[in-house]
Amino acid sequence: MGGLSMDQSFVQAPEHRPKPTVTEATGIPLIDLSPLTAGDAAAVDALAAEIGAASRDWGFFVVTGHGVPAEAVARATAAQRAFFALPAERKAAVRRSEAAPLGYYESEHTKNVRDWKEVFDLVPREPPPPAAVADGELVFENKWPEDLPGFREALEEYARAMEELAFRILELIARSLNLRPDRLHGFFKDQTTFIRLNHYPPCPSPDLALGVGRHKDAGALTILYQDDVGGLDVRRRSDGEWVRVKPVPNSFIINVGDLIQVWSNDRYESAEHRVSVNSAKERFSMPYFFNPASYTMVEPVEELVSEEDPPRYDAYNWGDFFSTRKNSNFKKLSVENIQIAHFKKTVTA
Ligand SMILES: O=C(O)CCC(=O)C(=O)O
Ligand SMILES: [Fe+2]
Repeated sequence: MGGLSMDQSFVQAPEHRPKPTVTEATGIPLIDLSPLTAGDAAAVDALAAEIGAASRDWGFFVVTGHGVPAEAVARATAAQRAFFALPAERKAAVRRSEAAPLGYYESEHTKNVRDWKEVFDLVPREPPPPAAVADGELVFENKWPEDLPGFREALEEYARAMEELAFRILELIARSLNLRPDRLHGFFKDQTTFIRLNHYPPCPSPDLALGVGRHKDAGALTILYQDDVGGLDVRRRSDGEWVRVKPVPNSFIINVGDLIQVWSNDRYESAEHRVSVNSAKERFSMPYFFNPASYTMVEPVEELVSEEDPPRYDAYNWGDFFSTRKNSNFKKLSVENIQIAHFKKTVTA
């Protein structure tokens, strides 16, 4: 199934293997966004406060009443299933390469261990192609599979719905930090957002492998669709325990990424998460990674720093960070991959 066969490259170190039973998370905030449509100012303030608390305490929350049409989600997930059901050679025809990193891939590594999954990456907005490709320059052109009717249209429709939702959540996050509602919008003018289709085939050794190894999402926000199988685990901040995020119909999981952690000067924290697999059922998920322009210099926003609360990070370039991280996902390297902790200022007492 899915063409993966279990070997040593998938085996997690003993301390990172999932326990046979993972506790189902209770207390992950479930937030109804429908007050946004009604537009009542007090209700929107209350919503922002709720999102602020969730971003601070969990870095993860689930939204309902989000306004994304159920038909758009249904068309996108049907397209996803149709793609992964294609024969291996048709998927290989749109395989990603080091220079052209979009499309199909079945050998991603997280922290140097291979993930039990296959993926398809696409960008909602293709940057203009470079006039001449310099050595080492990446080409972000979508690779659409041939003869898969409706695939491209379904994903383009889904991408538009996700962008609308992403800006709404970004605005609520800005409000929750007492910033101007559109304070963070400018970073997304030439965004590097991408959508990933994930397929986790049944795994013969779910006790040894993971669908995605433990990690934090590097971008601003992740909006994740998951099917009803379950497998996403979050490390609970209160006690460090891994807990399973229960699938909720017609919802999306919102994941605060590293960029919001830095912009907020650690008021909010991106949560560590991973994907467990199982031997009986395949699982599908679809994250939308909302990422800023590659030229963005990432640092705590000036309204959130002061003499008493100085910036906790040195500025870093998003494009450089992201391509370094991507490179480490592409193959097994012998070094630790790049993390925002590397830009954390050392506090001198
Ligand atoms: O499949 C999932 O539920 C989450 C996947 C994920 O964390 C990722 O692709 O970054
Ligand atoms: Fe993730």
